[in-house]
Amino acid sequence: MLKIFVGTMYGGALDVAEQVKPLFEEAGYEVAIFENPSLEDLTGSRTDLALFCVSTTGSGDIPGNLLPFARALDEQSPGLPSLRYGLIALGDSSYGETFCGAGRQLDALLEGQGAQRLGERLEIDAMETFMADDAALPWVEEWIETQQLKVA
Ligand SMILES: Cc1cc2nc3c(=O)[nH]c(=O)nc-3n(C[C@H](O)[C@H](O)[C@H](O)COP(=O)(O)O)c2cc1C
Repeated sequence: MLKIFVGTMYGGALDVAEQVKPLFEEAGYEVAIFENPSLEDLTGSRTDLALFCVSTTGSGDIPGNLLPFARALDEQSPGLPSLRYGLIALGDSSYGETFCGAGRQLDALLEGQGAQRLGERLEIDAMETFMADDAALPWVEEWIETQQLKVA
């Protein structure tokens, strides 16, 4: 099972999740998208691979729908040594230092639990990319290819 965890305010990150879903299905995965994720969604059943699609709000803050997940990760500290994941962060470089702050925070939390990020984090800048999908789709195609994520 490939699980996509979404953090969004206005739906852009959810749209990315929905657009990339078929690419993973073509690669042989059963895919679930979690719009209001809990930690249990990650740890309670088998997760072959996870993808986080996360925008930033406030000043580098995690969107409200993903806060319970992030807090539980921090407070319960479940340890995730077998988790492999990718991360797509949506942000806007006009916010300066807090650019993609939520994606970076989440990445650090996951790393702190021993999870292994496959490849680099994708950071999509709304100043440069009007439709986040335009950046996310080719990135996911390449991610699947270079990380050899296709399953038979
Ligand atoms: C009130 C507000 C605060 C924001 N703060 C940040 C920020 O601190 N850093 C950043 O990179 N982007 C920030 N953004 C930009 C959003 O992350 C960006 O537009 C993103 O594409 C929104 O995705 P969504 O539709 O999934 O919510 C902010 C946007 C708004 C409206």
